[in-house]
Amino acid sequence: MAEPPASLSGQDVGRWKESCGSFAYLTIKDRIPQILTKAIDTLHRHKSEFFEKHGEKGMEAEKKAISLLSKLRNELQTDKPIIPLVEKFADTDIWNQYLEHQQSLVSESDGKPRWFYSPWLFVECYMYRRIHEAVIQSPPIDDFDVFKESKEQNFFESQESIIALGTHLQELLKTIEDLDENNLKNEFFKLLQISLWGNKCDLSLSSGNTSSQKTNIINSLEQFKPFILVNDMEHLWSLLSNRKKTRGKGTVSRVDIVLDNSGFELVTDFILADFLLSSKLATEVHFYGKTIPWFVSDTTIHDFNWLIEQVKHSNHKHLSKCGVDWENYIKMGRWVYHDHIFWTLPHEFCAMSQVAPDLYAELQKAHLILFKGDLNYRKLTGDRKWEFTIPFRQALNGFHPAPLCSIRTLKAEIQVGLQPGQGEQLTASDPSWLTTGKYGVFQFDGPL
Ligand SMILES: O=P(O)(O)OC[C@H]1O[C@](O)(CO)[C@@H](O)[C@@H]1O
Ligand SMILES: [Mn+2]
Repeated sequence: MAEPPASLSGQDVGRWKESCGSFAYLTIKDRIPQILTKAIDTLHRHKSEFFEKHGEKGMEAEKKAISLLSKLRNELQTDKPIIPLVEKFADTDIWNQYLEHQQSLVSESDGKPRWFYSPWLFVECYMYRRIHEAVIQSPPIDDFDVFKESKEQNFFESQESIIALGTHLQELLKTIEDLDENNLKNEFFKLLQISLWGNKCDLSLSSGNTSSQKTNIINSLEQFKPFILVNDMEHLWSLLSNRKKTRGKGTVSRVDIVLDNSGFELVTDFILADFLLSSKLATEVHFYGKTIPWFVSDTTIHDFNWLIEQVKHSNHKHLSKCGVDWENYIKMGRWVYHDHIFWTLPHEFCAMSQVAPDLYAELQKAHLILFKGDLNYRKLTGDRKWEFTIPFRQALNGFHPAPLCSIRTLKAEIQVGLQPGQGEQLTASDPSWLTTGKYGVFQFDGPL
């Protein structure tokens, strides 16, 4: 097979306007420094809390973390070489090996890997890993999540929509046993679309500023339909409904969800996961989250548990019923949470079978894997400059643990599997279609 194309990078010019910097460039130049500044500010604001908890040591730790983050911001803004990680952690060696690999790709005259010249996926992941390094180097505040507040705020600000979703689910569950095939399929499609548009609410695109869901999303689904550029929902239905019909008693149907953002998006994923069990389209759902705070709003085990607790203690009866059910699913092992350091490494997913064979083997147990969000799409496709019409399977570059589907709103200058001319038409009618989160895809890759 021909070599895959080059990686997106901060040195690229815009895909649609050659005089402009690419989205990758603008992210490194503007968005990432803003996220760092916000993280510094958050540490500042928690100063007295650190003091109350840890006394003088807490104050010193806050100063240390802030100085490490300021140094990081300076390295980035002056395009300094990317330096190895120093603090020993579970993934430090793999990171440093990856860095050496990047170094080997840089030609002699260019010197070392640098922020604006190396692959965007690598430097952006590296930035979040360095934020984590700054925090773990600063005990006793080494378990502080600088993004926790924003994630919680997103949840609280989306309350009305969350209540609407909880109510919708509970009403649906009352009659779910009596629904005919067609109605069940319609409901499945609705909840898939809710989970898709839930992905608009990430906090990395908005530089850590609030990005919540204020309106009832269920009423907007028809209006959003034209913005689904690749719609493979039928494939998901066929796969799961055929399996439901043909599987024997006591046989498992397992759907794995590689999670993205906490807050509103996570609620939409839970609603979908609940429906999968209640409709018997699946018998188990496995979730994958991040081991460290990541791309501002990504879900950690703490966020996962926190959100279920919040929902359970809601004053709204339908919502609290959701929380009780979700906790029970976990207790019964029908919902299973996994984490793995691979998800917070910079590698594209086609490297998973080599870098994390245990994770690859785990995913192979699924009958369907749903990959939520934009960053997962970038890693599925290697964050490379593919032509818009290249088949999704080709861009996956051999990654195929099980049938899979990307559920993603577009927030990076990469999209594959379009019809001839579709990308060009979009560029003409809506030049920023690739990066605003207004468009979405359900992109499926079936059995080999
Ligand atoms: O939460 P998501 O959907 O993965 O989106 C995170 C996105 O943030 C950005 O990095 C912008 O910083 C996107 O390009 C990126 O993929
Ligand atoms: Mn995210």
